[in-house]
Amino acid sequence: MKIALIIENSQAAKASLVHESLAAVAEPLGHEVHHYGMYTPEDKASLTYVMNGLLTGILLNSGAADFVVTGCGTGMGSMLAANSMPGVFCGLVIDPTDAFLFGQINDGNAISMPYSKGFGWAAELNLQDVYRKLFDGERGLGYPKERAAIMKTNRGILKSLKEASCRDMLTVLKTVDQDLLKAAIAGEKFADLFYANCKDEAISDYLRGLSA
Ligand SMILES: O=C(CO)[C@H](O)[C@H](O)COP(=O)(O)O
Repeated sequence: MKIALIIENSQAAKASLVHESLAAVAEPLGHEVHHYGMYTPEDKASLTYVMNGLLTGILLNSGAADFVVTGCGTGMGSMLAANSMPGVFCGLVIDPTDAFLFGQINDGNAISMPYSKGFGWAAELNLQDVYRKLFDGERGLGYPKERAAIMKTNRGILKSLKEASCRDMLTVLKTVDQDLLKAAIAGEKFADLFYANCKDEAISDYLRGLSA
Protein backbone atom coordinates (compact mmCIF):
# COMPACT_ATOMS: atom_id res chain seq x y z
CA MET A 1 0.00 0.00 0.00
CA LYS A 2 1.17 3.55 -0.75
CA ILE A 3 0.93 5.63 2.42
CA ALA A 4 1.21 9.41 2.02
CA LEU A 5 2.39 11.53 4.92
CA ILE A 6 1.27 15.18 5.11
CA ILE A 7 2.48 17.53 7.86
CA GLU A 8 0.91 20.91 8.75
CA ASN A 9 2.98 24.10 9.22
CA SER A 10 2.48 24.42 12.98
CA GLN A 11 3.90 20.91 13.43
CA ALA A 12 6.68 20.98 10.83
CA ALA A 13 9.42 20.76 13.46
CA LYS A 14 8.16 17.25 14.27
CA ALA A 15 8.11 16.10 10.63
CA SER A 16 11.23 13.91 10.90
CA LEU A 17 10.05 12.26 14.10
CA VAL A 18 6.66 11.43 12.56
CA HIS A 19 8.18 10.30 9.26
CA GLU A 20 10.80 8.08 10.93
CA SER A 21 8.17 6.53 13.20
CA LEU A 22 5.86 5.82 10.26
CA ALA A 23 8.61 4.41 8.04
CA ALA A 24 9.98 2.24 10.89
CA VAL A 25 6.62 0.49 11.22
CA ALA A 26 5.11 0.61 7.72
CA GLU A 27 8.10 -0.24 5.49
CA PRO A 28 8.98 -3.59 7.13
CA LEU A 29 5.30 -4.52 6.65
CA GLY A 30 5.74 -4.01 2.88
CA HIS A 31 4.16 -0.56 2.57
CA GLU A 32 5.68 2.44 0.77
CA VAL A 33 5.79 5.78 2.60
CA HIS A 34 5.62 8.94 0.44
CA HIS A 35 6.47 12.04 2.44
CA TYR A 36 4.68 15.06 0.87
CA GLY A 37 5.99 17.53 3.47
CA MET A 38 6.25 19.79 5.18
CA TYR A 39 9.81 18.78 6.06
CA THR A 40 11.00 21.68 8.24
CA PRO A 41 9.39 24.88 9.60
CA GLU A 42 11.55 26.83 7.13
CA ASP A 43 10.11 25.15 4.01
CA LYS A 44 9.10 27.60 1.30
CA ALA A 45 5.88 25.68 0.71
CA SER A 46 3.74 25.94 3.81
CA LEU A 47 0.72 23.69 4.44
CA THR A 48 -2.19 24.77 6.63
CA TYR A 49 -4.57 22.14 7.98
CA VAL A 50 -7.07 23.17 5.25
CA MET A 51 -4.46 22.45 2.57
CA ASN A 52 -3.73 19.12 4.26
CA GLY A 53 -7.35 18.19 3.64
CA LEU A 54 -7.30 19.30 0.01
CA LEU A 55 -4.03 17.46 -0.65
CA THR A 56 -5.51 14.35 1.00
CA GLY A 57 -8.44 14.58 -1.43
CA ILE A 58 -6.09 14.90 -4.41
CA LEU A 59 -3.88 11.97 -3.40
CA LEU A 60 -6.70 9.54 -2.61
CA ASN A 61 -9.02 10.43 -5.49
CA SER A 62 -6.21 10.22 -8.04
CA GLY A 63 -4.93 6.88 -6.73
CA ALA A 64 -1.50 8.41 -6.04
CA ALA A 65 -1.92 7.16 -2.45
CA ASP A 66 -3.98 4.39 -0.91
CA PHE A 67 -3.91 5.84 2.58
CA VAL A 68 -3.05 9.25 4.06
CA VAL A 69 -1.50 9.95 7.45
CA THR A 70 -1.91 13.59 8.40
CA GLY A 71 -2.60 15.79 11.40
CA CYS A 72 -2.16 19.19 12.97
CA GLY A 73 -1.94 20.61 16.50
CA THR A 74 -5.19 19.04 17.65
CA GLY A 75 -5.75 16.68 14.73
CA MET A 76 -9.24 18.17 14.41
CA GLY A 77 -8.64 20.71 11.64
CA SER A 78 -6.95 18.29 9.25
CA MET A 79 -9.61 15.66 9.98
CA LEU A 80 -12.42 18.12 9.23
CA ALA A 81 -10.76 19.40 6.06
CA ALA A 82 -10.01 15.86 4.82
CA ASN A 83 -13.58 14.74 5.44
CA SER A 84 -14.88 17.65 3.33
CA MET A 85 -13.33 15.92 0.28
CA PRO A 86 -15.13 13.32 -1.88
CA GLY A 87 -14.11 9.75 -1.18
CA VAL A 88 -12.12 10.57 1.93
CA PHE A 89 -12.96 8.91 5.23
CA CYS A 90 -10.58 10.33 7.81
CA GLY A 91 -10.52 9.27 11.44
CA LEU A 92 -9.31 11.36 14.35
CA VAL A 93 -6.83 9.00 15.98
CA ILE A 94 -5.22 9.81 19.31
CA ASP A 95 -4.12 6.41 20.59
CA PRO A 96 -3.67 2.80 19.44
CA THR A 97 -7.21 1.83 20.52
CA ASP A 98 -8.64 4.56 18.24
CA ALA A 99 -6.41 3.25 15.45
CA PHE A 100 -7.56 -0.34 15.94
CA LEU A 101 -11.27 0.54 16.15
CA PHE A 102 -11.08 2.95 13.18
CA GLY A 103 -9.35 0.23 11.14
CA GLN A 104 -11.74 -2.55 12.08
CA ILE A 105 -15.08 -0.65 12.26
CA ASN A 106 -14.80 2.36 9.92
CA ASP A 107 -12.02 1.08 7.63
CA GLY A 108 -11.39 4.57 6.23
CA ASN A 109 -8.52 5.76 4.06
CA ALA A 110 -6.94 8.53 6.18
CA ILE A 111 -6.10 9.38 9.76
CA SER A 112 -5.44 12.70 11.42
CA MET A 113 -3.46 12.84 14.66
CA PRO A 114 -2.71 15.60 17.18
CA TYR A 115 1.01 16.44 17.10
CA SER A 116 0.76 19.18 19.72
CA LYS A 117 -2.06 18.30 22.14
CA GLY A 118 -0.90 15.47 24.44
CA PHE A 119 2.35 15.07 22.47
CA GLY A 120 4.90 14.59 25.21
CA TRP A 121 7.49 12.11 26.43
CA ALA A 122 7.43 8.82 24.46
CA ALA A 123 5.14 10.33 21.82
CA GLU A 124 7.05 8.42 19.14
CA LEU A 125 6.09 5.14 20.85
CA ASN A 126 2.42 6.15 20.67
CA LEU A 127 2.85 6.97 16.95
CA GLN A 128 4.48 3.61 16.25
CA ASP A 129 1.80 1.70 18.19
CA VAL A 130 -0.91 3.57 16.25
CA TYR A 131 0.71 2.73 12.90
CA ARG A 132 1.12 -0.93 13.92
CA LYS A 133 -2.57 -1.21 14.81
CA LEU A 134 -3.48 0.31 11.44
CA PHE A 135 -1.04 -1.20 8.98
CA ASP A 136 -0.28 -4.66 10.38
CA GLY A 137 -2.91 -7.13 9.19
CA GLU A 138 -6.31 -6.82 7.61
CA ARG A 139 -8.71 -3.94 8.32
CA GLY A 140 -12.49 -3.92 8.19
CA LEU A 141 -12.96 -7.20 10.05
CA GLY A 142 -15.32 -5.62 12.59
CA TYR A 143 -15.17 -5.20 16.33
CA PRO A 144 -16.68 -7.12 17.93
CA LYS A 145 -16.36 -9.60 15.07
CA GLU A 146 -20.02 -10.68 15.23
CA ARG A 147 -20.93 -7.11 14.13
CA ALA A 148 -18.65 -7.31 11.08
CA ALA A 149 -21.46 -7.68 8.50
CA ILE A 150 -23.56 -4.76 9.79
CA MET A 151 -20.42 -2.60 10.07
CA LYS A 152 -19.57 -3.36 6.43
CA THR A 153 -23.14 -2.49 5.41
CA ASN A 154 -22.98 0.85 7.25
CA ARG A 155 -19.62 1.69 5.65
CA GLY A 156 -21.25 1.16 2.26
CA ILE A 157 -24.23 3.36 3.20
CA LEU A 158 -21.86 6.11 4.41
CA LYS A 159 -19.95 5.86 1.12
CA SER A 160 -23.21 6.30 -0.83
CA LEU A 161 -24.19 9.23 1.39
CA LYS A 162 -20.84 10.90 0.67
CA GLU A 163 -21.22 10.29 -3.07
CA ALA A 164 -24.62 11.99 -2.91
CA SER A 165 -23.39 14.94 -0.82
CA CYS A 166 -20.05 15.66 -2.56
CA ARG A 167 -19.00 16.74 -6.02
CA ASP A 168 -16.33 14.76 -7.87
CA MET A 169 -12.67 15.65 -7.25
CA LEU A 170 -12.06 17.23 -10.65
CA THR A 171 -14.98 19.61 -10.07
CA VAL A 172 -13.62 20.36 -6.60
CA LEU A 173 -10.22 21.17 -8.14
CA LYS A 174 -11.77 23.45 -10.77
CA THR A 175 -13.99 25.34 -8.34
CA VAL A 176 -11.84 25.66 -5.22
CA ASP A 177 -9.80 28.84 -4.68
CA GLN A 178 -6.96 28.31 -7.19
CA ASP A 179 -4.36 29.96 -4.95
CA LEU A 180 -5.25 27.56 -2.15
CA LEU A 181 -4.92 24.66 -4.59
CA LYS A 182 -1.56 25.86 -5.93
CA ALA A 183 -0.27 26.21 -2.37
CA ALA A 184 -1.47 22.71 -1.47
CA ILE A 185 0.60 21.18 -4.30
CA ALA A 186 3.64 23.44 -3.95
CA GLY A 187 5.68 21.04 -1.83
CA GLU A 188 9.21 20.47 -3.09
CA LYS A 189 8.65 16.72 -3.66
CA PHE A 190 5.02 16.93 -4.82
CA ALA A 191 5.72 16.68 -8.56
CA ASP A 192 8.17 13.77 -8.25
CA LEU A 193 5.95 11.75 -5.95
CA PHE A 194 2.56 12.62 -7.39
CA TYR A 195 2.99 12.37 -11.16
CA ALA A 196 4.87 9.07 -10.82
CA ASN A 197 2.00 7.51 -8.88
CA CYS A 198 -1.17 9.28 -10.07
CA LYS A 199 -3.65 6.96 -11.82
CA ASP A 200 -6.15 9.62 -12.94
CA GLU A 201 -5.18 11.41 -16.13
CA ALA A 202 -7.81 14.17 -15.82
CA ILE A 203 -6.62 15.13 -12.33
CA SER A 204 -2.96 14.97 -13.31
CA ASP A 205 -3.55 17.04 -16.48
CA TYR A 206 -5.44 19.68 -14.51
CA LEU A 207 -2.74 19.97 -11.86
CA ARG A 208 0.07 20.05 -14.45
CA GLY A 209 -1.81 22.86 -16.18
CA LEU A 210 -1.75 24.92 -12.99
CA SER A 211 2.03 24.88 -12.75
CA ALA A 212 2.58 25.39 -16.50
O1 LIG B 1 -4.87 22.10 15.52
C1 LIG B 1 -5.01 22.85 14.61
C2 LIG B 1 -6.29 22.94 13.87
O2 LIG B 1 -7.23 22.05 14.39
C3 LIG B 1 -3.87 23.76 14.21
O3 LIG B 1 -2.71 23.01 14.10
C4 LIG B 1 -3.69 24.79 15.30
O4 LIG B 1 -4.87 25.58 15.35
C5 LIG B 1 -2.47 25.68 15.02
O5 LIG B 1 -2.71 26.47 13.94
P1 LIG B 1 -2.03 27.87 13.70
O6 LIG B 1 -1.25 27.69 12.45
O7 LIG B 1 -3.17 28.83 13.53
O8 LIG B 1 -1.18 28.22 14.88
